[in-house]
Amino acid sequence: MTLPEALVRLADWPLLILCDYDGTLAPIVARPEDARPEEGARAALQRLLHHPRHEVAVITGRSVAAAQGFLNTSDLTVIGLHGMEWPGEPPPRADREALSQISRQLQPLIDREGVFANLPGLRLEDKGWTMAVHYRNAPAELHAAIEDFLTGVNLPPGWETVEGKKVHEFRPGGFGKGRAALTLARRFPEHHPVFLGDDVTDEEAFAAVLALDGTAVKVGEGETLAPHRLDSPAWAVALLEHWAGQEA
Ligand SMILES: O=P(O)(O)OC[C@H]1O[C@H](O[C@H]2O[C@H](CO)[C@@H](O)[C@H](O)[C@H]2O)[C@H](O)[C@@H](O)[C@@H]1O
Repeated sequence: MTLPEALVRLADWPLLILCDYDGTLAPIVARPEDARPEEGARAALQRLLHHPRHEVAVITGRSVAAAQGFLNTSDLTVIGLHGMEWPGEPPPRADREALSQISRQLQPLIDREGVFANLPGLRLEDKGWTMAVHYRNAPAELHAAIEDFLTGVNLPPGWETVEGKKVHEFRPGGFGKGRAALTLARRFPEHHPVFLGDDVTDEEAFAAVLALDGTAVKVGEGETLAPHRLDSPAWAVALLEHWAGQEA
């Protein structure tokens, strides 16, 4: 592919560039701890950080510490846990009781009971405030049963679930990448907001920037609201490099 001309031309505007991490700045891999940034991603972000016209931030479902463990760019704004975790602000109080209530219901998966007997490859990621269940490495013929089971979990009051790429996440309501994108856009009203993302959880951020006449870019395959598409994280990095390379 080549970079779409409409995205290339945006380089002349002051941009607020908002990027998801997994699947956008890093290729999707089997194990979450192996999700290294795409080659050139860190350098492009660093150049954008010092760009005279553009602003850049990462909005991710990971915790800030987990994302920064890969990006290792301390002056980069990273919003973690789908908008729950902001730099310089204490995160909201973790509702451990709600998380325990969810964990208890996940026992048949963990204990491999019934249809889940001998279930390898399932993984619980307790992020302190939210809980993700990864099933990418479970047998493909069980994915539908796992999804059905997870959809049937009774949510504590005010909680919601979000589904991503072979992951089902439980989180308190009232957050989300769309709200996070809007909050950042309000801080930079003169900048044109752009969101780059690859997953279902990014769709609300696409909607948020489109409502502000901004630009939404889907990375990879799948249905989307986004009017623009790039094939892979390598192309997302190529676009960031292009924007970073423009002089003011
Ligand atoms: O909002 P993101 O930055 O895209 O984070 C979303 C979730 O990403 C991670 O899981 C996904 O990527 C893994 C590594 O490629 C992959 O193994 C997994 O199947 C994907 O769902 C991360 O582990 C989650 O905590 C994030 O919420």
